Amino acid sequence: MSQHINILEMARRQLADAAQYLDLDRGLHQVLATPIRTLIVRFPVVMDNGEVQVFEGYRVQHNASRGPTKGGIRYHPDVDVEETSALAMWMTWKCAVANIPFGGAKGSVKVDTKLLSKRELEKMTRRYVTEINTMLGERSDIPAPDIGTNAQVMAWIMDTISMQVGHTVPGVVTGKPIELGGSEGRVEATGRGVVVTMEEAAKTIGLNLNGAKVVVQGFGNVGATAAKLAEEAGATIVGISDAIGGIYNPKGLPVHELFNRYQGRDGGVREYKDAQAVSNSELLELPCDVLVPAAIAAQITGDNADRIRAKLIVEGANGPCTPDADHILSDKGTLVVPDILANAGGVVVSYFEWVQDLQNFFWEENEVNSKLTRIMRSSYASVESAMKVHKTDMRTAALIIGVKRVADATIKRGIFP
Ligand SMILES: NC(=O)C1=CN([C@@H]2O[C@H](COP(=O)(O)OP(=O)(O)OC[C@H]3O[C@@H](n4cnc5c(N)ncnc54)[C@H](O)[C@@H]3O)[C@@H](O)[C@H]2O)C=CC1
Ligand SMILES: O=C(O)CCC(=O)C(=O)O
Repeated sequence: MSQHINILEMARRQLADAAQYLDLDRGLHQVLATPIRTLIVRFPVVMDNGEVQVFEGYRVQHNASRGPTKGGIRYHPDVDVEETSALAMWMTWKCAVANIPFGGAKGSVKVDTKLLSKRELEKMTRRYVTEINTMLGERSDIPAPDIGTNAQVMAWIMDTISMQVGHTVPGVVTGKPIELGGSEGRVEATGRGVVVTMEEAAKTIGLNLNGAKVVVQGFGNVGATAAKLAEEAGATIVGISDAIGGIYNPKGLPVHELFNRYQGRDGGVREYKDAQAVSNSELLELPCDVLVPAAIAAQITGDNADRIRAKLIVEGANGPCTPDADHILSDKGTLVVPDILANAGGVVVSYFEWVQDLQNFFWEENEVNSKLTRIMRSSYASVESAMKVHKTDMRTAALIIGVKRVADATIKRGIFP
């Protein structure tokens, strides 16, 4: 579905919606709609069979008015520079909504990691990072994991940059292994934040999460953690999917068993047989109370939004609902907790990791989780109250807060008169 939808156009439409409420100056709107730096790199890697393969990658810094730019690195065969620019723009608003002192960036490489050996993945990562290194730095631009990357990839990134600088620079990347200056709680942070906002949103719509039926699309870092923590919060997970397809059992799925036995296997969660097999599009339309899209963008569109049965959608993924879908969902009273709020837990704990690295002083997991929960709850409360003041949907309310903070910083710095 995402191939037919221009993700950057989607991000710009969202900005335009918020700009109307802020009465944003046209010139400033243009500044905020445009990335400050875009680098496209093409680089060779000698594969295990001796052949050379040329990869294409990107790093986009959208806005640095509020601090160093921050945002993940994605490895996915369908990424392009436009989607990476949209993801960078969403990072800017996300950091501003959570009120952490970062701007937004994103990086990506067009690659299907399933086709690479571990050695090829490491060589590709080190070469990509060397090519984009002019943009990176612990005070300038700090990557983190996203689709297709993980703590091991972050470790290679830190090592590559450290070798080039001549000493260890842990603060140049977050989501690292704990042994290398990673933070307790970062692996689970995005999914944990998704569930904290799910709990808050359940209160908003008067839904008892205890016994509520939840469907999760995507069973990677974000989706699997969200499913496990939602189950711990009392919900029943009735549907789960990954890139291969989904499974459904109205009586509930054994999330921990699926995670321990089927996550990352060639056949994915479909290998679990005590459930009905469903496609990813059927999964979105299953009967449930809460839907957590936690995979890729543009999954809920003008074509299927009217068939979504959940009362509450909590966006673990970036950009899973298109603007057309937003209008349909809002009209039928479905509450959508937007990505720039719902999945901000990852970058919030990345901020904690960066602070710990700069101080060389590390916190216990309880401290990380309680600070994360506090920020997620207060961000949710601010967005909910903006929603009431401006009489908008929750995405526009979150954007009003995020865009205003970035616009104010841009004006105060004198970047824009
Ligand atoms: N990792 C993080 O800290 C953060 C991630 N996100 C967003 O969350 C989403 C998921 O990211 P991660 O869990 O980190 O990635 P991941 O690579 O760990 O997992 C992605 C999951 O989505 C599945 N998937 C891929 N294509 C799919 C498709 N077409 N249909 C259904 N499932 C599909 C994969 O099989 C896998 O289960 C992305 O949109 C990402 O940008 C947002 C904030 C932070
Ligand atoms: O943890 C981070 O710095 C960024 C995570 C990310 O890429 C995202 O929130 O989309």
